[in-house]
Amino acid sequence: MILEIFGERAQTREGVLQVALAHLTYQRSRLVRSWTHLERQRGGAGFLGGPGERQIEADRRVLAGKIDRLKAQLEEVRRTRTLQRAKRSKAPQPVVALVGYTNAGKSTLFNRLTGAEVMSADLLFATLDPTMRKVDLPSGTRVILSDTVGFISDLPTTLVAAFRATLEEVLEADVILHVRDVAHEETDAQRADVLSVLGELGVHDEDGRRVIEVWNKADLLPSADRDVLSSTARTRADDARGTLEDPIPVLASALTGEGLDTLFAEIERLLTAEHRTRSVALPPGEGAALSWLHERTDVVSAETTDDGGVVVTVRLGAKESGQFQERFGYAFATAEEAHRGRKRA
Ligand SMILES: Nc1nc2c(ncn2[C@@H]2O[C@H](COP(=O)(O)OP(=O)(O)OP(=O)(O)O)[C@@H](O)[C@H]2O)c(=O)[nH]1
Ligand SMILES: [Mg+2]
Repeated sequence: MILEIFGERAQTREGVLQVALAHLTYQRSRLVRSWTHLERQRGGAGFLGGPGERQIEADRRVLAGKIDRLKAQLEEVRRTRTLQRAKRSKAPQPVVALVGYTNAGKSTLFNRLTGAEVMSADLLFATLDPTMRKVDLPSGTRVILSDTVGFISDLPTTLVAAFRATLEEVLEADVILHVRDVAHEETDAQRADVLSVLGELGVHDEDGRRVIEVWNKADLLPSADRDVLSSTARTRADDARGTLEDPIPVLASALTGEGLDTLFAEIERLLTAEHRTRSVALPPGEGAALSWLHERTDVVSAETTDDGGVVVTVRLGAKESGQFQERFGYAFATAEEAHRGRKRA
């Protein structure tokens, strides 16, 4: 049933291929089961030769061939996408990714924040492929906002891989907006599911990404509940560390627009105040870039490389990182990547 929903709504080539692959893998698992069943009926006499078994064996080979071809196609699509992402990651803007349980209101919020018209509807998996747009925060900071596929509980194993592929954007986000339907009776269980899927995707707190929980659909809450949540959010926002486990809560409604000013302000605060340790490899003669870094960031180390360049490690916010990249054209990376880049250059 879930596969069928996916089949109907998949829009990109990758989405379509993934659905096809999941279907075939499922069929193959059923074949194996029916084969085992036949074996058992025949008292376990394991000789091949009955017409039924030969047929199953032939089916299995056809399926295996199809699966291999699909995998190769998927690999190709992914390679292209990785290339596209590599190009895009040169875009200097910080990335803000929306994640959350299916139907929580991610696309509605995305549309409201961007003025775009991504399909939002009261159905499961309205969104299947990530969508990205540039957005200027009221303060003028430009970010890239990414809408993503909704999570569900008990995701079939075959689909975990499909989800992972479509959610790779989340791994690169500077800020994650975890959108929750707080008017849903299972909102806490949904939150737990989302956190566990994020964990499976490799999104961990140590990476320095910052997390805001958007307590969405506030307009649906009875006013007493709403008052409680509103004051909880306000008190907690000041002390929250902004991690997955201890996110910054913002009570909002994507439908009425309530709370969105606060949301913008919190995003801005995280982008400016949160500092990550990043490195950049500069070739010889980039004195201006180097002094820019000294003036505006906290320089942790600067190591000269064999070719006379320098690998600078600094602590800085996503905003400064974007400004630097825009101005000088060099991208920040992990220290290891920066050193490797210098050697190859
Ligand atoms: N009352 C109310 N309804 C909302 C709010 N936000 C979203 N909705 C409704 O919730 C439904 C789901 O919204 P979507 O934005 O499609 O949800 P989504 O998280 O993108 O869902 P998937 O793409 O399936 O993961 C739609 O009917 C929206 O109109 C809100 O703040 N208040
Ligand atoms: Mg959506």
